[in-house]
Amino acid sequence: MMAQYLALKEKAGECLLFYRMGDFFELFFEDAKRAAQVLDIALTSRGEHDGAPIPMCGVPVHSAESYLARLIRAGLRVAIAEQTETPAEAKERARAEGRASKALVARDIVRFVTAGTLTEDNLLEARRANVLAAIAPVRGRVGLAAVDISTGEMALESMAPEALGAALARIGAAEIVAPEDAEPLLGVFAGEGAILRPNREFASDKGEARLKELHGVATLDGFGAFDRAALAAAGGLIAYLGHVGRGTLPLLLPPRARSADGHLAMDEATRGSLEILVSASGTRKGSLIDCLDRCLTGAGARLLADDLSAPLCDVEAIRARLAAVGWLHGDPLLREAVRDELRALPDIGRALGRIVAGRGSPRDLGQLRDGLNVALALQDRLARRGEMPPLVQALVPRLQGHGALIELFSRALVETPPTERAQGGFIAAGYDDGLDELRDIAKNGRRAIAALEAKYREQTGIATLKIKHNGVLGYFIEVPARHADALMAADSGFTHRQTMKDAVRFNALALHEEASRIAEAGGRALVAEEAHFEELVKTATDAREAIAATAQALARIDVCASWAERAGEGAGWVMPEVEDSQTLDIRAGRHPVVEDALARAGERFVANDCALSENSRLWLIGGPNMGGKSTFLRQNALIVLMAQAGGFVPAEAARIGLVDRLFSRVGASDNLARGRSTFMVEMVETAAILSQATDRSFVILDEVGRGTSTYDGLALAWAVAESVHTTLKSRCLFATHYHELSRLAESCEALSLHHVRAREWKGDLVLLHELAEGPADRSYGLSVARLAGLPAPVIARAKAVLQKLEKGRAETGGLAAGLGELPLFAAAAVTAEEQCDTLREALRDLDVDALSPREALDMLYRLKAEAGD
Ligand SMILES: Nc1ncnc2c1ncn2[C@@H]1O[C@H](COP(=O)(O)OP(=O)(O)OP(=O)(O)O)[C@@H](O)[C@H]1O
Repeated sequence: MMAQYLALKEKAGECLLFYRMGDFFELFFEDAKRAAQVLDIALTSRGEHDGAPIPMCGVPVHSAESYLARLIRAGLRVAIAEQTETPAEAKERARAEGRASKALVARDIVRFVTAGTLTEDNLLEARRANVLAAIAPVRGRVGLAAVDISTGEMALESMAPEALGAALARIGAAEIVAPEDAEPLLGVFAGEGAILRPNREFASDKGEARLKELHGVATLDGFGAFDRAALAAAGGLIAYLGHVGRGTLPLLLPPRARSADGHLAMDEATRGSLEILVSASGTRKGSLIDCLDRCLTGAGARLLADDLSAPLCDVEAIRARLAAVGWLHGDPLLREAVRDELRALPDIGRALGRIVAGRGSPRDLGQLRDGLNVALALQDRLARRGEMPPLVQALVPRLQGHGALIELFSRALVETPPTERAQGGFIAAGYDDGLDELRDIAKNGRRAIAALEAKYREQTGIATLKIKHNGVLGYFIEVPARHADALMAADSGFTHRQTMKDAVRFNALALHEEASRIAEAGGRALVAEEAHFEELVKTATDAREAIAATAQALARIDVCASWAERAGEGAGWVMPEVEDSQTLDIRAGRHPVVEDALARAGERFVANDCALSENSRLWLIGGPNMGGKSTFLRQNALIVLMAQAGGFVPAEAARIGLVDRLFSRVGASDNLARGRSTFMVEMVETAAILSQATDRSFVILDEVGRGTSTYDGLALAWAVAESVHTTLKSRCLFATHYHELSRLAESCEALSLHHVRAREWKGDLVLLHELAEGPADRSYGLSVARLAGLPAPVIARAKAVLQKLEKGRAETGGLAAGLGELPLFAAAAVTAEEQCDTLREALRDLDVDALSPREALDMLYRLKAEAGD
C-alpha cells in the first residue's frame, strides 16, 4: 500500500494527498502533520517507513468538504485520490493476474482542489467571484487570461508589462498561473497563490487551437480580437485546468476581449486606500461595496464587485447603465416587482458550472429549472412595460428561450431535488412509466413486509416481534432475547442471523423473497434515475451558452436594481452627468461609508463641494488634523468611481469629465512584509503616479512627504505638487499640513487654496468638517492632541516649544524663507529635457546595422558618458 501511496504522492507534487481508504481520506507523513495542524485534528501513526512510525491523520469522506474548505483557505492545495475499482474487482483482477496475495484496490488522483478551481457551493463565497488567472509574456506584451470557474466566464487581455500589477490587483485572483520563466513578472503577486507551470504550456498557437476546439469555431474573431500574448495566457490557463481536472475541463464560456483602455485604471495602492472591495481591516465590512450592495443574488453581487473593480471609460456605455438605473429608480413599484422576482432566484450560473464540470447534483438541475422560470416571469413582466431603456431592452430577450428545457425539467424532476443522487428519488412520478412501475414494486413490497410483520406476530404469539432494516443485514425479524428460543427451533420456519445483547435477529423465506424483490426493483429504479440524470445533464450542457447568457442578464438587472434601491434609501443621491471633459463638479458630495457610520452614531455628515476644471485643476487643502481632509479626498475619488461604474452618487449634483486613471495616495502605511519602510512605500507609490498620470487622470494626494524630515518632506511635496500641476495637468486634490506650500499659488495659475474649517471655542477645538476657500490659518495640532487625551503637562510643554519655534520662524523667514529665488518648475524641467534631446538625436542618427559589435560597444560607452555629464 505504501508503494501505491508514494507513487500517487509523487504525482500530487506540492499538493496534500487525500488518500481514500473506505469511509476516510487519510493523509500521511508531512501532509498529515500539516493538515493536523491546520485542521486541529488528532495526529496518529500507522506502521513504519524506513524504521520510523508514519504520521497519519484522516477526515471522514462525508464531511470532507468542510475540511477541504479550511485547507484551501489556509492557502494549501489538495489532490484527491479515489478508489477506482471495488474490492471485488480488485480481487478478480488479482486472480486474473495469477496473484494469490491480498489484492490492493487501485487508486488514482481524480481531481486537484485548488483555490482558483472550486465549484462547490460550500467552498465558495456567494457574493464573491472566484477567479483563476494565467499570465504569459510574448514579445514585450503580457497576456492575462482570467476565468471564474464557478460560472465559466472568461476574459482575455494583453498589456505592457508595467500594467500587469494593476490588472492583477483589479482581478484579485484566488490563484495565478505563470510560466516558470515569468515568475519575476509577478512582482508582489509571486509566492503563495502563484503556480509555476512549464513554459511550453503557454504557447499561443496551442491556446488558439484549444479555444477554437472548445467552442467549435473556425475563427475566434466573433468573440473579439486577441493578440498572441492573450492567446498564450489562455493556452496556459486551459492546460492548467486540464491538469487539475485530470483531463475533464470545467465550464468555459467563449472568451471576452477586455481592453485596458476601456476601463478606469487603478493600481493596487489606489484600490487598497479607497477600500473598494475590502476595508483596511481586510474584510468586506466597512468597504465601499458593503455600503452599496443591495443585490438580491450572489451573481448580482459578483457583477457589482466587478463593475467597481473596473469602472468604465466610455461615456456611452456609462450612460446606458445609468439610464437603466434611473428607470428603476424613478419607478419604485416596478423596482419592487423586479426585485421580488429576483429574490426567488437561485444561482444558476454556478449550478451550471457544477453541472458542466461533472460535479452537478439533482439539486443543481432543479435550480436551473427554477431560475430559468424566474427569468421567464421577469421577461414577461418587463416586456409588458413597453417602453424600456436600451440596456434593459437588450437584456430582456436573453431571459427567454428556455421553454423546452423548463418544460422537460419540470416534468422530470421532483419539486425539491436532493443534493445527493446516489439514493435516487429525484425523478418525478409520471415522467417514466417503467420507473413508476419499479417504484410500485418496491412500495408494494414494503407494504407486503408490513403485512408479514402482522402475520409473524400472530403466528408466533410474540407481540413485540418487529421487522427492521439496516444497511448490513437488509430486512430481518427481531424479537426480544427472552422470546428467541421459540424461533430457534429447527422447524420454526425462521433462520437465525444475529444475537444481540437484548434481542435476536432472524430471517424467513417469505421475508427474504419480498426483500429481494424490493432490492432488485430499487436497484433497477436507481439505474433508471441515473440514466435520466445523465440525459438532463446533457440537455443543460448543450444549452450552456444560452443559460449562461440568461444568468448574466439577470445579474445585470440585479445590479441596476441594486443601485436604484440604494439611491432610493435616503435623499441626496443623484444620477451623475458623465461627459468627455476635464470637469469635476460635485455639489454637496458625501463619503457614503463615513456617512453611514456617522448616521449609525446619530451624527450628520457635512456635505462639501468640489469644483475642478481645466483652469482650476489642483486644490491644495489645509486645515487641522481630524478636520476631514482625507475624507473629502476619498469621497470625490469614490464618486468618480461609482459614476463610471454606472451608478448613482451621494451628492446633490455631479458632473464628471471622464477619468482615465485614478490615483490615490492616502495615509502612509508601513508595508514591512514587503520589506519597505513607510517612506519608501510613499515614494514608490508617488513615483507610479508621476510616471503614469495624464491630463485626464484624477489624483488624490494626502500628505505626501510626511514620512521624512520636515525639509525633505516639504521639498518633495512642493516638487510633486508642481509636477502634477504643470507637467501632468491632472485634476488633483492635495491635502497637506505644510503651510509653506500655499506659496505655490503664486506660480501655479491652476492651483487654488482651500482648507477645512475649525474654530476654537472657550479653549476647545470645534471641527466643522466644512471646506472653505483660502489657506488654513493655523494647524491646531496641539488642540487635537489635547482632544486625543495627551496629558496636560505634555501639552503645556509642547506649547512652550511651539512658541519658541514660531518666534524663530518669524525672525528667519521660516522653512520656506529661501524659496523666493526658485526658478519655475517648467523652466527647470525644460533644461532636463534639452539635455535628453542631444542623446535622442545621437540615437536617431545611429545606423545600427552598419555597426560592428566593437563599434556598437564603443558607442554605448560614449552615450553612457554623455548621459552621465
Ligand atoms: N464631512 C464630514 N462630516 C462629518 N464628519 C466628518 C466629515 N469628514 C470627516 N469627518 C469625521 O472626521 C474624522 C476625521 O476625518 P479625516 O480623517 O478625513 O481627517 P483629516 O483632516 O484627514 O485628519 P488627519 O490630518 O489627521 O489625517 C472622520 O473619521 C469622520 O468621523
